[in-house]
Amino acid sequence: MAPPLGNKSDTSGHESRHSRRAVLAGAAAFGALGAFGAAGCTRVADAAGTDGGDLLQRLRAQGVVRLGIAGEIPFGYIDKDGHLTGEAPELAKAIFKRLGVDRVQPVPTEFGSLIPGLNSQQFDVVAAGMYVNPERCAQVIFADPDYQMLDSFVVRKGNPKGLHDYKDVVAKKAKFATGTGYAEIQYAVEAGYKESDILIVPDQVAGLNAVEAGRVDVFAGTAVTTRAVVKKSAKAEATKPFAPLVGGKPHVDGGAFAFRSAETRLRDAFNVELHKLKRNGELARILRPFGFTEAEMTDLTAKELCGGGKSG
Ligand SMILES: CC1=N[C@H](C(=O)O)[C@@H](O)CN1
Repeated sequence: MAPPLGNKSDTSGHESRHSRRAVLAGAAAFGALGAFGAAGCTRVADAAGTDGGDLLQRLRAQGVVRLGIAGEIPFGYIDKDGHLTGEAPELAKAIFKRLGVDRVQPVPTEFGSLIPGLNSQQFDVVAAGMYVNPERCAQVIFADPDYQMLDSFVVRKGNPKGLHDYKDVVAKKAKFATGTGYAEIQYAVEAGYKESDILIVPDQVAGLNAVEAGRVDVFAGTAVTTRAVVKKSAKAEATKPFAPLVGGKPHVDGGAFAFRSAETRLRDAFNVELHKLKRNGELARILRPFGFTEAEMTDLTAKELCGGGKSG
């Protein structure tokens, strides 16, 4: 898989030690990046930040849907030739075409800025493989998951500290990093890691850099993200995938497209097409080139993963 533009991420000045601050900072930082995506927009929504329920009609008329992506291989990224690709954009292309919207336009931002960017109209949908969880379901609505996933760590070659899950990270007092806005922040905190001690980096490449340079012992991400990012590293490896504990129980995540809370009609129309692609095997065919296997195909629903939150 080709590397994305910006693959040589320089972490200097972008790392932060506090996750929630980093998420808020991400929202503020979004402005500059968001301007890129908003450039092609012909109309913004009303003051309430909704589209009165006819967003799909508007997208059909425009012929283009703006996708929020986070430069994360293999989920959603710009390849070395400048083309948008990844499991979520490729799936978006297939589904939106079936919905009568022929083109997709990427709006790159940091992962932690995806929900703020969606809710401030910088793009129409989050196409970044975002995990569905109750905290996020209180802010956006999700389609049903298009894949399921375990976590894994980027560690130095040979895994010198013997880090295989979040419990090990706490027990061995390892220096821990993950990405801005990542679900992995909460998994480490649930295992007993102090939130203010987490090194928050902009993305997986910055995480790899931090491990290689010895600033941290471990960077946590999805199993496919860590596997992809270590491919070009002589100094780091990815650990065996594992299920993080949520509420004390091993948890399998499901990743999905996110929509603004008012856009239930668009989300529902998207779900109808998604389920057709699941049934006819097309979904597996679209995701396979990005490293997704039968083991990542899923029947999980947004409703069950939203738990106590709104599922839309
Ligand atoms: C695709 C993805 N999922 C996780 C999340 O949703 O928080 C993070 O690991 C960031 N990337």
